[in-house]
Amino acid sequence: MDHEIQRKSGLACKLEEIVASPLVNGYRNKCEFTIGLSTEGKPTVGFTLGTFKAGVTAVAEPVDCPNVSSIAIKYASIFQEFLQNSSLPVWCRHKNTGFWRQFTVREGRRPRNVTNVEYVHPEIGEVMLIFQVCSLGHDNDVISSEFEKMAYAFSTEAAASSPMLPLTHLVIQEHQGISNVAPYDAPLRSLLFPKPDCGPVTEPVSETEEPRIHDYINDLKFSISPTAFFQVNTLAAEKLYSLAGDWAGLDGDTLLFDVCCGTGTIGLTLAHHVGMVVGIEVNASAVSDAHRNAEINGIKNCRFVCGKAEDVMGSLLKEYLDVPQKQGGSSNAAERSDKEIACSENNGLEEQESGNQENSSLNMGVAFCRLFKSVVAVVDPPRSGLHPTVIKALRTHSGLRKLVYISCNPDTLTANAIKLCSNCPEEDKGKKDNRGWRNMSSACLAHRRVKSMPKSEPFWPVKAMGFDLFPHITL
Ligand SMILES: C[S@@+](CC[C@H](N)C(=O)[O-])C[C@H]1O[C@@H](n2cnc3c(N)ncnc32)[C@H](O)[C@@H]1O
Repeated sequence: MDHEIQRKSGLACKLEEIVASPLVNGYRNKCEFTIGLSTEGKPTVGFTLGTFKAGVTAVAEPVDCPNVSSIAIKYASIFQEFLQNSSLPVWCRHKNTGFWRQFTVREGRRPRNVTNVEYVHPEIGEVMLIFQVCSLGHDNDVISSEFEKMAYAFSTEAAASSPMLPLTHLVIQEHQGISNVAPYDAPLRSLLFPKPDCGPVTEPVSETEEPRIHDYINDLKFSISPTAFFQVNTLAAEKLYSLAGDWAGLDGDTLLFDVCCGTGTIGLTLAHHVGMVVGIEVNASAVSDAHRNAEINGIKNCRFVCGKAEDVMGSLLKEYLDVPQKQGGSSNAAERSDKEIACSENNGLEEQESGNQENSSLNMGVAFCRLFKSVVAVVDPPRSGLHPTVIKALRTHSGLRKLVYISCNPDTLTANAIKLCSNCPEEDKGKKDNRGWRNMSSACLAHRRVKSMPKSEPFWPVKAMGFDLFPHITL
């Protein structure tokens, strides 16, 4: 009944107030700058002035970008000055040639209440600079000499800046593809550089030291490797994760699936509220960060699986939920109330464990199924949304009663929510005309595709909320 009323008012569920970002300016802990030529043909580090599709490749400096941190702006400017005298060319998107492609600044905060006033932003303790380059066709000796000069330039400029700029790692990412989006496993290597805060420039950072920075969420320490995803607005993310936990209705009898878990942030911040967390993530570096993060925070009830959610979700649900039934036991979860979906808008099985551990975690699956009275999934997919196979697995497994969907893309959220919540197979009967699908919105397509969903109880949308994780940005 309520559902009908909500439909008539145009909303599928209650829409709660938008949560503001604690920081509105300079909140980004990660900025990816494009490297290219300005409209005057000058090597520039900044943002493209339009889309490549529209034929625009000119890059402008990050002026009047209130979301970008002042540390990132300073480093972009240091790098731009270096590039203007570099003997290696900047990347040309028309010809797909050049050397310097992209520049990423990642910042990590100090623990709460620990600041160092000598630094430009006392709360920022670590900075990693990542240089995406394409070395194809360039002389190795020239490259080595440029890297050496560049490391020296960054180190001296960081030390000379007043107050000083933190500098923790310089990382080179080799990428030869056409777009600047490099695969997760694109080769990385650290550059030696003299540490700016060690006085005279003599002490290089060790080449064997793994490049990673650290940040804090709810007083947990997170170790982040160069390509791992970490929410760019740390303070807003902290609020988001707490809310996700509240909405998920967790307790010690809950088994929590953290789908698309990145470095384990959501599962680890909620681990003390649940019996066990199972995180799933495709980026192997992020999964090893998640293991490390569990360890450094002394959290023992988490398992992280490296794989595409579409490849592993179904088998993990079976592993944890089906075993007792096969053995004649009954799942309390199946006797629970209607399935629920709560939406927050923000914007083969490979286990990274030894064989023995894998066996023991399989056994744990058996043991835990009997203990867990509820099974909840928090999904936080990339902009493309959840793969249809994941939706099918979530929807068709009757043991999973509650879902919290965190999305950074309203279009794919809508399409996924339709598939998760719709009773469409009957409604769509008789509509055989598939012409014009190219012009359909993702929501219309989702309506059509629900037809292919095996018969299953749909989720029920309960409430939604907007989170301002990206102030100053319009979609
Ligand atoms: C929006 S991020 C969320 C990460 C994490 N929940 C957080 O808040 O830090 C999406 C994550 O999904 C991962 N991912 C992308 N495609 C995936 C897939 N097919 N299966 C599993 N993880 C995937 C990405 O590597 C990224 O870490």
